[in-house]
Amino acid sequence: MPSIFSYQSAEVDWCEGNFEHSTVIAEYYNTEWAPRTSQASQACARIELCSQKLSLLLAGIFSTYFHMTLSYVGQLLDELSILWTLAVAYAFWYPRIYFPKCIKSRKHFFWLSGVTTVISTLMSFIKPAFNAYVLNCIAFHLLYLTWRELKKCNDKRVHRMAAVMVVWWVLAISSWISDRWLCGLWQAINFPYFHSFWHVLIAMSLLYCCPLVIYFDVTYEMPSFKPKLGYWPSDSWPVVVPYVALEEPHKQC
Ligand SMILES: CCCCCCCC/C=C\CCCCCCCC(=O)N[C@@H](CO)[C@H](O)/C=C/CCCCCCCCCCCCC
Ligand SMILES: [Ca+2]
Ligand SMILES: [Zn+2]
Repeated sequence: MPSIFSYQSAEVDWCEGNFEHSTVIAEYYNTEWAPRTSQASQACARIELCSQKLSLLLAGIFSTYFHMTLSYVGQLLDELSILWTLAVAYAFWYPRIYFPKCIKSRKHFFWLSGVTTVISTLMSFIKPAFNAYVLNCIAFHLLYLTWRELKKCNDKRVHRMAAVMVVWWVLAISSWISDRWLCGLWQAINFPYFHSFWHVLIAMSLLYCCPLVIYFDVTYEMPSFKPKLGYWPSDSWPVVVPYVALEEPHKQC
């Protein structure tokens, strides 16, 4: 019986051919691009930002290990690190106004997120190949929340950043699905690399998602600050890094 650590013991195998470019790396291009996800993270100035940065870093490392080995353990680590990254984001930044009625404080919501994530972690061993679909569905909830927030917001910069985030995400999820479902077609034309595109495109989407999450959080939790979305080095450059800046309104006296 093969060990859960052995090469190709995972339940899924992505479209890219295995061991075509190296004898130790199963999927060369997917392994190459997997760590890019971690680069979407932000400055580590507060405990919540540090934990998010750490969990994204782990997601990048485990994803690299998964594509390198295609092992069962690699697959589970990859999926569980995404689950816990999402859990950290929800626990810290889920707006209070959307809390279920029975939850009275952020501390209670923390517990709810923790218990739900522990149960989901245990359930994820049942059918690991199914987990990735469930994780992708969480993005639909993030889209719904974004839409609810945009309805209340008149700032054109926020609408623009959300639109760009959604475009990157649509491209990302299309690449992920086409690698999963249309592999025969991509192999026939000798271009089985759509999963590696997913890694880059989801990182781009997260790059726009992070400032937006902080923007909405500051609006709710630090009302004395006025958050402003911007692009480095300048709005008009073709290649930019989105950011959020906090301005404290001048006190009257
Ligand atoms: C201030 C910062 C707030 C940030 C909040 C964002 C929280 C992001 C949480 C997790 C993102 C991790 C996604 C990285 C995935 C990398 C690993 C990977 O690609 N694994 C694949 C196999 O290699 C696996 O098949 C993928 C499974 C599905 C993952 C689904 C992730 C959903 C992430 C949602 C991103 C939101 C972007 C905006 C959507 C509107
Ligand atoms: Ca493969
Ligand atoms: Zn991957």
